[in-house]
Amino acid sequence: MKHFEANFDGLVGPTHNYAGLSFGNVASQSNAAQLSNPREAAKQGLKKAKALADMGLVQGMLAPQERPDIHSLRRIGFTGSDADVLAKAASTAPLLLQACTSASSMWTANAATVSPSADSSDGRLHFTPANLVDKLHRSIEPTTTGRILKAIFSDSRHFAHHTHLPEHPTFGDEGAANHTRLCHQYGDKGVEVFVYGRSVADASKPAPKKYPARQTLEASQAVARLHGLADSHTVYLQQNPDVIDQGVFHNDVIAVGNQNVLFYHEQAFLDTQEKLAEIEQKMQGNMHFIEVPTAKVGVLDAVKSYLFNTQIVTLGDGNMAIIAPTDCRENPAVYEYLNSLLTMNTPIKAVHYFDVKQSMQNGGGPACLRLRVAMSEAELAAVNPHVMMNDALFARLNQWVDKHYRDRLSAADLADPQLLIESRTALDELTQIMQLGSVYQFQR
Ligand SMILES: N=C(N)NCCC[C@H](NC(=O)CCC(=O)O)C(=O)O
Repeated sequence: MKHFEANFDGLVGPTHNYAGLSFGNVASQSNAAQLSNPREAAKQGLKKAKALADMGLVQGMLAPQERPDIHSLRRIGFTGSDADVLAKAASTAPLLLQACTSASSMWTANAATVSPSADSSDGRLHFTPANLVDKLHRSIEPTTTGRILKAIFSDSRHFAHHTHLPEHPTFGDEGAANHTRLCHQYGDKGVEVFVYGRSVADASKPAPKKYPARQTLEASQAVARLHGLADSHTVYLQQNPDVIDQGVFHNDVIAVGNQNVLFYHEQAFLDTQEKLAEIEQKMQGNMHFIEVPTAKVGVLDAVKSYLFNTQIVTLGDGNMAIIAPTDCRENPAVYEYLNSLLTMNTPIKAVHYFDVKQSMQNGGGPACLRLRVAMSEAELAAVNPHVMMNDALFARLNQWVDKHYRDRLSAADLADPQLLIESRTALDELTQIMQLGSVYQFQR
C-alpha cells in the first residue's frame, strides 16, 4: 500500500492581528500594534496550500477557531450581552481581550503532536492536541483543536485521539513544532525525535535565561507514552538554551526534518554529536544530516529569514524540495546558502518561495502553518474529504474569504461587536463547507 505525508494547513481566521502577545517571539513583539490584513493573510496561506496540492502532495486544511472567544471572557468574569462583554474587556483589560481575539490557531504546527500508525503500539494514528500553556492566547486553543481533529479524523479504527496534557507548566507542550518524525519510507516504522527546551525534574539540565522554554521534557515523554512509541525508536533532544534566548521559541525555527534528512543549524541542540549518533543508530543508518554552520548563516539571520521554518517535502519522483518564505530570498546569506545547498548532493533538489508575510510578521513561517500527518491510502480514505485541497475547495474558500474577511484590522477594532458577528457568520458557513458539525462553542 502507498504511504505518504499529508500537510494540514491552518486556515487564517478573520481576526488575524498583531498584538505582540508572544514574549520570546521576536517578530510577534516587534510588529505589535501594526495594522493587519486578515483577507490577505488567509489568501497567502491558501495559495501556499494549493501550490503544494498542485505539486502532487496530499494537502488538507484545518478550520480556524472562534474569536473573539466570548466564552473565555465570560469565564473570567465579564458579563452582559456579547457586546457588553467586549466593551468591558476592552476598557478594563485590553490585554485579555487581545488574548481572546488572536487568530493564533492558524499555526497548526502547534495544534497537536501526531504519530503515524507505523510507529504506535496499537497500529493507529495518534493525535494529542498541544496544551500551549506558555501563552495565554494559545492556551485557549486545545479543546476546539481536539474537536476539529476528531471531525476530520473520525474513524476510531484508524485514528486515536488523546486529551491535551494537564494544563500546568510541568507539561508545557507545543505540539509538532518540537517534534520531528524521521523514517526511510513513510510507511516504515520511524524514529520520533522530541526536542525540549527544559526539564522540570532534572535541574542539572541548563535552561534559557531571557526567554521561556515552552516545551518540557516531561510533556514530550507523556506524549510518547500516550502514543505507544517504542524507546528503541524515540529520541529526546534538548534545544540549545542560548538560541532560545536569541528568539528560537520553537525547535522548528532552527531545525526541520523529512524522511532521512535532518536540516538544522550548528547551534540548534545540546550534545549534538552524541544525539545525532543516537538518531543514526535508531534509524539503522543512511541519514543525511545537513548542518548549517554559523559561519555561513548566523542564528539571527536564521530567525529573521525562517530558513529552518521551511517545509521539506518529497515529490513524486522521490526528490525533495524546500518550501521557503520569500524572506529567505531577501536575506543575502540565506539565499546564497539555499542556492549552494542545491549543489551539495543531498536529496534536496529545489527551493520554492512563497509570500506568507502576514503570518511571518507574527513569527509564523510556512512550516508553522502546517500539521504533518504521515498516512496510508486506507487511512486517507477515512479522512473527511471536504477539508482536502483541490481546485473546487480552493475556489470556494477564496470566495468565502472575500465575502467575510476585512482587509485591515487594528487593536481598536477587536472590541467591535460587528467583528464578532462577522467571525461567527463566517465560521458557521465554514463548518458547512468542510462538513465539520458543531465544533464551535457558539454552535453548541
Ligand atoms: N513555530 C511555530 N510552529 N509556530 C509559530 C507560532 C507563532 C505564534 N505567534 C503568535 O502567537 C503571535 C500573536 C500576536 O502577537 O498577536 C506563537 O508565538 O506561538
